[in-house]
Amino acid sequence: MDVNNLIKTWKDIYSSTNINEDWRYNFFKLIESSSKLAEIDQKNNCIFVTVNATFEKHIINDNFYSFLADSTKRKLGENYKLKIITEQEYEEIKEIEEKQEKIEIEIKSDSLNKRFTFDTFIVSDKNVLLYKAAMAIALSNDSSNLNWNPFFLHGKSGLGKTHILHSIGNEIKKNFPEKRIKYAEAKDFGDIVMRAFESDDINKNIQNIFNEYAKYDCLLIDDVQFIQSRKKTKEVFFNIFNFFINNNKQIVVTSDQDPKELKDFEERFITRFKGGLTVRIYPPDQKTTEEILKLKIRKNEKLDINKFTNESIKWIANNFGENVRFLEGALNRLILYVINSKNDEKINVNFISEVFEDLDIEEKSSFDSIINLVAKKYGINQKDILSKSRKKDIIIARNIAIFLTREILHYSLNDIGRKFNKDHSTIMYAINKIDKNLNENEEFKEVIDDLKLKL
Ligand SMILES: Nc1ncnc2c1ncn2[C@@H]1O[C@H](COP(=O)(O)OP(=O)(O)OP(=O)(O)O)[C@@H](O)[C@H]1O
Repeated sequence: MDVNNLIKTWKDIYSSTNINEDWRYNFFKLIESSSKLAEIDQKNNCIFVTVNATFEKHIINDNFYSFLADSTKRKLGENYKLKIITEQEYEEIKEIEEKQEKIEIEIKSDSLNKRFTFDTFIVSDKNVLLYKAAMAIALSNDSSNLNWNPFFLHGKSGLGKTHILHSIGNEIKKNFPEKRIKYAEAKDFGDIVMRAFESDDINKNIQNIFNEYAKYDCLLIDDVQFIQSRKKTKEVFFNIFNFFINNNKQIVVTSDQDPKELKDFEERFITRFKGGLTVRIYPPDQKTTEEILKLKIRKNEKLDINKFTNESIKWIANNFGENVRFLEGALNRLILYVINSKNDEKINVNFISEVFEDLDIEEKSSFDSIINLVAKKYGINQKDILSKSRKKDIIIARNIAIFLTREILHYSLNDIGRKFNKDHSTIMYAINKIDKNLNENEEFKEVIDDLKLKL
């Protein structure tokens, strides 16, 4: 419900109370100056009215609560409850709800990214074995058949380890829908363990984590190097890892280094990591990079592969090919220029070199332009979007900015987290929230479409 409707509903409620004539003047004065309807919670049949100060809350609750509660029931239905609290209390309630929702999202979701599949991975000659092994693991119904457990994949950043990990998960899901798969970034796993150790009942919560993971048939752990210096996390991980191996459940692990170079993992980890199949992922060669680039161009509705000259493809592959993430970043920047170019303009080397004339400035401006646009739209400060403020309108604007950063710039969840100074699950929560709103609210969808057009 938008702000105007909330204002109107609250006015309808307090105007139709059966309040005594002697009190009416003071009642209206107080209610109109201090209270506002913050939310109609249809799921829990409850409305939240907030006031700024605690004394206002007491005066209203002590003197007028029953009148307002009766009027609320008349207006919204017999089962509706009224809660009059301070704005700060309301924010605290929402924060707790948000945390609970985040845990539920994390537990329920397999976290697989459908975008990453084997058929969108271009295989260079040097990565053929890796690709075949990953595919064989995904197609095998029983991990003991292959004995490649764990499958340990290592290589430099941005070369496709995460892509392969999700591809394995998506392929298993396609062929064996009954299997339960879990993708987790090691760092996030570490955060969950840390929260359990900070809780009141450590043993119970650690056991819960173990039980939750033990339910899965296949576990995909990304960037394991991030937990090598986290003692408690490693202990919990060790138990889960052993459980998977001992029960012939497939586990796949990625890292930016070969197991033997992971110095902060004790020997017992290294021997276990190397107990299955260890494969390195290599950077794409020039030909593969060009193929990856062409695939990404074809998949992007704003780009037309026919407008690209061979030389421009080579130019981009040459300059950004050492890391596929750089290549994707380059394409994102290119899109900004292409949508502003003439329809029939060829994307040749001249065009391209102009686009990449001043790399750093351009990268900054595209993220900044999202923050700037959203701040303007919601009439708030750009600084607020990147702040820790829990004010409702700022949270909405921040969630939209996070969503647009993902949609427009295609940043990974971790990269967005770094930009907004938030953890991975908060970013996932924000994106889910906006996605849900987009599906449920046509008006909201128009607002987002309009913002996208302006970017
Ligand atoms: N061979 C490839 N074919 C198609 N896309 C690729 C290929 N290699 C990488 N990519 C794409 O590059 C991007 C970065 O890849 P990915 O996130 O899998 O890298 P990574 O090795 O896991 O990096 P990091 O260690 O930083 O997590 C992804 O969007 C992925 O789809």
